[in-house]
Amino acid sequence: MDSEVGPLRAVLLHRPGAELKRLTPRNNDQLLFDSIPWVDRAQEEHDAFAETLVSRDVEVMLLADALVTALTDERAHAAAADTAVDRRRVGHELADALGSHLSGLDAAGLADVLTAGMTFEELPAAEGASLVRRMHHPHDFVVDPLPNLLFTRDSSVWIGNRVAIASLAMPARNRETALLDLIYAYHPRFRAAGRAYGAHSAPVEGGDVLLLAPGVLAIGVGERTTPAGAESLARSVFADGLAHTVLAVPIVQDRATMHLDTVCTMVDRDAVVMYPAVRDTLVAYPLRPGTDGGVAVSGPVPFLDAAAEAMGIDRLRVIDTGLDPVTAEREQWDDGNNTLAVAPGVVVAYERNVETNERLEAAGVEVLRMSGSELGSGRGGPRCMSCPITRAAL
Ligand SMILES: NC(=[NH2+])NCCC[C@H](N)C(=O)O
Repeated sequence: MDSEVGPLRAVLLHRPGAELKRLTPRNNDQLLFDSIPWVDRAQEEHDAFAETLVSRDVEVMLLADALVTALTDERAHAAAADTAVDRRRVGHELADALGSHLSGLDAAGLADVLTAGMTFEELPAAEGASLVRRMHHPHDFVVDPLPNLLFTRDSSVWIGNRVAIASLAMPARNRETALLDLIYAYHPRFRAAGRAYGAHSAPVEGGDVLLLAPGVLAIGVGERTTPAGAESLARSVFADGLAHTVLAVPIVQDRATMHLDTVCTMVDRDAVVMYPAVRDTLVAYPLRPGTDGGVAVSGPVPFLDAAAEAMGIDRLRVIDTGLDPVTAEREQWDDGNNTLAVAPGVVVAYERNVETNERLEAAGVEVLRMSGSELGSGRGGPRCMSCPITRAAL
């Protein structure tokens, strides 16, 4: 995998399920959803997304299936049960009982608990009657649900032939990486895959990582990825010879711009769709391999210039989100910039971003529209909802 736009061959998606049914008006903010999605419709939208990809010869791998396969390995099963027991939350009395309950589940049952979570009420009564259990509300979570698993882009990233496990910044998403870690370690398909990063390193989320061209990465630094995260991922890809330039790109620390891919994604070899409000102000700190495995930093310089130079092209074409500033702001919020390229000049985009999609088409980009009225309530578009595993070389 050395670009954002090479013909997509295989992708990891997560079909939303029971974990979305855990969202309530009381917990949705903390769980990073803006409203309460209608789950059946979200599934229909997601199925249509997957079908669009399949119709373009993309192999779709579903995270829940991959997790069950990984959990059939005893070591993965034991490790997974362990990651789900938070002693600080459930106390020592209940921790052992919960651990033994989870150990007794089959792979599919355990995968359900790991993704959809578990309430005190759902933990069989036979499993101990501790103070913690008696004082908690029956609907409180013993194991938290992971509704943001939907956004497979963020939890792991393929760079070259290696996979980087993200280090997620928000507590609501922290445990996602433990599941990805197990999938990559125990699923037979991935056993040989080398690692480029780990969940215990400084925060880096996949939505911030753009593979601008072979050997060139952009990493957004803002609400999620920290400066230390960008620097250590750069170190790691330099050490593995996966890149010669990494552009660290500061973005506003705000929910609307939580990741770099909320303001900019690649739609062709030399073109991006970009939020006009940041177009002229976005800068980059170019990073290059330094002496003794270090990272040399220069800049800041205008992002578009730095990107074109590193990519070895004259100019990066920019297609604006929306027409006027208000439409642009609305369509940016609704993930108009968050497109997924299935080939150079062919992208999947939310249908609701009418003006941005028209602009893309006017610029010669083929737009495969999908509905996302429910999926979008988690604030993520086609790019966020996909983790490309293989792309053909450009
Ligand atoms: N790559 C992205 N833009 N991902 C969007 C993630 C949305 C998710 N609700 C979160 O806040 O983490």
